[in-house]
Amino acid sequence: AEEEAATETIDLDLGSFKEGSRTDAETLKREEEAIQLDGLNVAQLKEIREKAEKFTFQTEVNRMMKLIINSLYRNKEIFLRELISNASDAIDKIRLLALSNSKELDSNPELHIRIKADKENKALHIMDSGIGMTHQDLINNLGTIAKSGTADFLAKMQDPSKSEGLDMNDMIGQFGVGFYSAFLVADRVVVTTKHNDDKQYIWESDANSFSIIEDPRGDTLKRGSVISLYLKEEAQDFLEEDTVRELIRKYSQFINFPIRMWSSKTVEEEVPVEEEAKPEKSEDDVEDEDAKVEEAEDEKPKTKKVSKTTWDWTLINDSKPIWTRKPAEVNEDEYTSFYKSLTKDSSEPLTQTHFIAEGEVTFKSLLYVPKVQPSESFNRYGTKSDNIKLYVRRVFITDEFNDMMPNYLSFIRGVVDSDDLPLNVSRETLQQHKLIKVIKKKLVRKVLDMLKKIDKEAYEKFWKEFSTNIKLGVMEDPSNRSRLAKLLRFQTSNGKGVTSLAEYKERMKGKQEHIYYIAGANRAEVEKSPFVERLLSKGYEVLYLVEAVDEYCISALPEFDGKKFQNVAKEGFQLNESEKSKKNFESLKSTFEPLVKWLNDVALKDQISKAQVSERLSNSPCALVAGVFGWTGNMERLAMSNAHQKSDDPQRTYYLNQKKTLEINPRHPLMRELLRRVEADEADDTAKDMAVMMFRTATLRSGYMLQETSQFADSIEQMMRQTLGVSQDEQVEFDEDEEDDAEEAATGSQDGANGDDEDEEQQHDEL
Ligand SMILES: Nc1ncnc2c1ncn2[C@@H]1O[C@H](COP(=O)(O)OP(=O)(O)OP(=O)(O)O)[C@@H](O)[C@H]1O
Repeated sequence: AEEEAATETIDLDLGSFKEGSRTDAETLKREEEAIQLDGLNVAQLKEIREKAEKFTFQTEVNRMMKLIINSLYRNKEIFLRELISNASDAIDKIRLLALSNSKELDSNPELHIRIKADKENKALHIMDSGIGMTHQDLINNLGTIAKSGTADFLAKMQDPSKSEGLDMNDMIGQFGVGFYSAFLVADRVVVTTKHNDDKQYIWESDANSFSIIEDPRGDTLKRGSVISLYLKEEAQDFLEEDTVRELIRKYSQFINFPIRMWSSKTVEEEVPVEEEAKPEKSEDDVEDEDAKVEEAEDEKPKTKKVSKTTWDWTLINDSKPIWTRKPAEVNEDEYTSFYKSLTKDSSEPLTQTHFIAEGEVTFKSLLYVPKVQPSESFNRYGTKSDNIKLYVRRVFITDEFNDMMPNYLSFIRGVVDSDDLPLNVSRETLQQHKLIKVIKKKLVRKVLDMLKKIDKEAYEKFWKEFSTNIKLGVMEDPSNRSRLAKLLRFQTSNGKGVTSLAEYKERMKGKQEHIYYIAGANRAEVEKSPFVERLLSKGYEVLYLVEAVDEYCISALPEFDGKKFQNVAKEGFQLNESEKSKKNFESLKSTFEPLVKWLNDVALKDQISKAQVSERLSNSPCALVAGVFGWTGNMERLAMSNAHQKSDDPQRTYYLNQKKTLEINPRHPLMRELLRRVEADEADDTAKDMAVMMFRTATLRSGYMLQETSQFADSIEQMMRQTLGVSQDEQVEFDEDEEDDAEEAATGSQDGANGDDEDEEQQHDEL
């Protein structure tokens, strides 16, 4: 029965705003009266003002108004979009309330927005039959900014160093300038409003302070609000019918309620000749008439055409929601305009998908990919936690179900509308509804489908903006992992651009079993890495993972289209080579066994987990390789730069202290020489020193951090002395002066107060 009741309400409700439906004369008249605020004579107005409660704006409001006025003065016209959007929100709210209590609508069943320019008083009125505002609402909503992050946003916008390079309009537009944009065009704003739970009030402000008073005329609105803008001298253009009409068409054509404008129409009407009032005739008229009489001597017309000007509320927008139309009947321009009005984004979308999903649940949806990602820091601002608007049977329900899209697709904007969801349940219950889960799942599939279909050129742009989102998706959404994998692009040793995994796979060598990749800070680094040397020289392709998230992303991907991934900086690497080279390798392994053993047991016992002969090196003498589950140099670098990870985090300490495998290149002359020396004398000190040196250079070359930097520098210095023929014992010379200075400083610090301070400072540093 509940379901039925809800449907009934809705039918009634939708019926009331069918296109062309007319407002009954009485409602029109009532609202007409309400907007004649200037009908109050000067004395009355003065009295009202004197009696009214005075308020000051919250500091943020003042700053916000200043910011809006200073940065948007070239785009004044957006005020109308903002006020119409507020009006539409207010109607959405009352309609939502009416779902659980249809009586809420009784006070004023008509759901619409109306706009009237009053040239005489230089005022523009925007009226809605929405929820209205109570006395408390007026104070809270039009005196403060509740939006979280406002203070941060304002500070950022007012700090030139932080706002440099940002598009002010886009920033403010997306943050939402809202109601206060009224002051772009008006020096006085009056809000008359009636909420079902309170009396009718008048709110008035000159942008410096505001006042509120109960409307002495009583309840003339029944329900809703009128925003009256008393226009500034330079904004008088907004009194022109054509200007206003164009603005509504430009910014508000997709508002889902009828927007009507008080406009004049001149019509030609046939009136009986007899009834025509006879004005005094000029000579010309007399001549004209003579001519006509000659023309139609026989049939003298009984009626005559006169032009008559009539005033009426004309419908400006087509309030049929765009997503309910057939996709084939909506053109690109309409999709773009709808996107702009939905998002307040000034550029067009990258692409969109419009579909009707059928099956377990039927719903219509229109989803967009924006051209650019709002910058990370900016994402924190604004209250809109979700970019998907949910409608049930064309009634707006919410855009605050935080999870209509998974996190990684939070950039998707759009609407979803289903007839299968219940209307008369709380949002919390609805959010838990099983069909919502089905819808969410389908939405993700549709988005991934849409992304797959983007053409190559546009996809490059998409990838530039949203690559991190897709990579996070691979990590966070196992059920769509393989779909997401198809969207990945990476740099590659095969040419300058990026490649998809499918393209890589196509180019794989006959016997190649793995997709090879290496991760690092940038292309130049990975290209030169010891790990790719041999692969590249043998003509294998290697993916270059140079973004922070890449290595994590690929680690989350067990395989692509049957091919496993191989990190070439980790253990487990094998080249699938011919029998001959395999044999060759085996013989090298046994030749180098003494060296490997010596490295393991003597020279690098404390530094490495093990040494082994390498298959992957070509030009470098040796390299450090991470265990299958260990950290590569790249992972280590990322972990160190991750501010969230504490330096004493046990997991981090564990990974950082994990010893790695040292791979040696059996073809490298340095290694051959080392082998020769070790075979001759296991206790050779120079060989030991050189082994440590090689370990340290390998650490660096393999992208790891060196723990013992000063010892490393010392040993390099020793080698420099050797090369230049300077004795290891020769001491550094000091000037006599310097020696004196040093002595003075030493004595000074022993007894002076300064010395104590210095000590303390040093201690602080250590802490
Ligand atoms: N015509 C109206 N009817 C009822 N309430 C309104 C109306 N206009 C504004 N309000 C109330 O005033 C509040 C502040 O409006 P404002 O436009 O500044 O911000 P917003 O609409 O919440 O945010 P945004 O403009 O970013 O969407 C609204 O949230 C709403 O509660």
